[in-house]
Amino acid sequence: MGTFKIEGGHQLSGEITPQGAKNEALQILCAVLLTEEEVTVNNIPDILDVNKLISLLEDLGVKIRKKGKGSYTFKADDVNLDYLQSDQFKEDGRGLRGSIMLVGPLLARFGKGYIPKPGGDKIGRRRLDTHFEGFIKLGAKFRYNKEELFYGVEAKKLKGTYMLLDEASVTGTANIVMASVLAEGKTTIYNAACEPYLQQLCKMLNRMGTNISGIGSNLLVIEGVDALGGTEHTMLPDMIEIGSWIGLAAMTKSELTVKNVSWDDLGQIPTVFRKLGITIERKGDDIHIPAHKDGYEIQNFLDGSILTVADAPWPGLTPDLLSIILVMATQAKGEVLIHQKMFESRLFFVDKLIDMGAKIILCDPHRATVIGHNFKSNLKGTTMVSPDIRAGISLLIAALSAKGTSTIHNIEQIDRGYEHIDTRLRAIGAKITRV
Ligand SMILES: CC(=O)N[C@H]1[C@@H](OP(=O)(O)OP(=O)(O)OC[C@H]2O[C@@H](n3ccc(=O)[nH]c3=O)[C@H](O)[C@@H]2O)O[C@H](CO)[C@@H](O)[C@@H]1O
Ligand SMILES: C=C(OP(=O)(O)O)C(=O)O
Repeated sequence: MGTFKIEGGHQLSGEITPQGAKNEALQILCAVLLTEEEVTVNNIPDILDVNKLISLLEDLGVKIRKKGKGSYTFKADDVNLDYLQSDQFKEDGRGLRGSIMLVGPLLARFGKGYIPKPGGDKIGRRRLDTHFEGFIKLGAKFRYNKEELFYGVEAKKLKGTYMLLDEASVTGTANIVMASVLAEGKTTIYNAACEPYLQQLCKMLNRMGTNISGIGSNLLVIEGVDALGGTEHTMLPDMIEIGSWIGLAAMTKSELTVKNVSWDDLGQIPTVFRKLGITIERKGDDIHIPAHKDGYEIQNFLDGSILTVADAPWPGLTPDLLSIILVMATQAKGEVLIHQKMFESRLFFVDKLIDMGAKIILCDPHRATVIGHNFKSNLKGTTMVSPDIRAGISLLIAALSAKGTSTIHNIEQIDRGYEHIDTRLRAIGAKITRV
């Protein structure tokens, strides 16, 4: 179990270039299985989850060549399907959440897809019904081995159809889209998720030869084709990482510039931070956050009631930023209710923030009220364990702003989605070491 030691209370300054998007990368890398031709992918983040998926693809027989930093070619012209039944796959496949999206492309191209119950954050129930109900609608037979927690779908040929998803699942939609591109005829998916990750995936699939319309909406229409060709794809910057840098700048009263953020793909994110009182300046495609020397003040709703920040499927606010917004609110002037609607165990980390001196009431597993200190009282350094990726980065931000030294254990949770975070933080003046 890795550990960070952090000396808090230092102002940071400088420029940060965001990594490529983790959740997009997990979709795109699975999509390389849809063609026997070469696919080039750029701006791949060097993070644990993505590296695990690359190694799974390698074990599946995909030929992988590194071209440069974050740039790889993939050629899935000789896929080893026997690997899917191996004990090694049952072990490695559960190592990350994104591996679930291997199933759709494998089912579409080879008529069978298997996966052990995937890992990812322990942030509440993470059901897979949407994925498998979609595959079944396309004509696949489903089986589940309860002892081994091993899922399987098989079909000679998938057939396009209409489906109304039970929820707008991000990885579920990606999986079903990837299955339907090689299905016979037209597939219509209503209540589809439409995060930029999915928009990017659909654009890539169109470049590979399919015809998907409705990209960016919750109604996707996919015209299946017999075979897909190669392409080149470049990942968007990671919007969750961008939000994390904004939170860090505010909490440490630092002036930071986040480079090349792809503003038009950030949706509500800048608006929500502004409601929390953060000054966010657009400079070309960069975000500039000035040092908040006099703090930041949370706005109320128009009728004077307390602001609520809640997650929702895109174009609502992504749930992955709520922990970061929550930690930032602990030093704001004013109050906010954080409502994490999607996951039921993602707010328990507030106990640690309360230990550090933050004023938070955990109302129930989904809601926490934060009463900001307005920098009149510092958080105090402590020892903590990172429970999940976003709680981990939030505790790290708290530690960097706190008085004294903090220790964070289980930092693999942070490394899962943040590229060389300690090195990049040191480059802007943070006192952090990996021990
Ligand atoms: C690898 C990856 O891409 N992971 C992301 C993906 O996970 P993932 O695709 O696993 O998450 P889903 O979109 O399937 O669902 C997330 C949770 O929200 C609930 N739900 C979902 C849709 C809905 O309309 N109502 C609802 O309540 C689900 O029951 C589930 O508990 O999307 C999540 C939701 O943005 C993000 O937190 C994860 O970072
Ligand atoms: C929950 C997350 O990731 P995963 O779905 O991979 O667990 C996240 O990125 O915040």
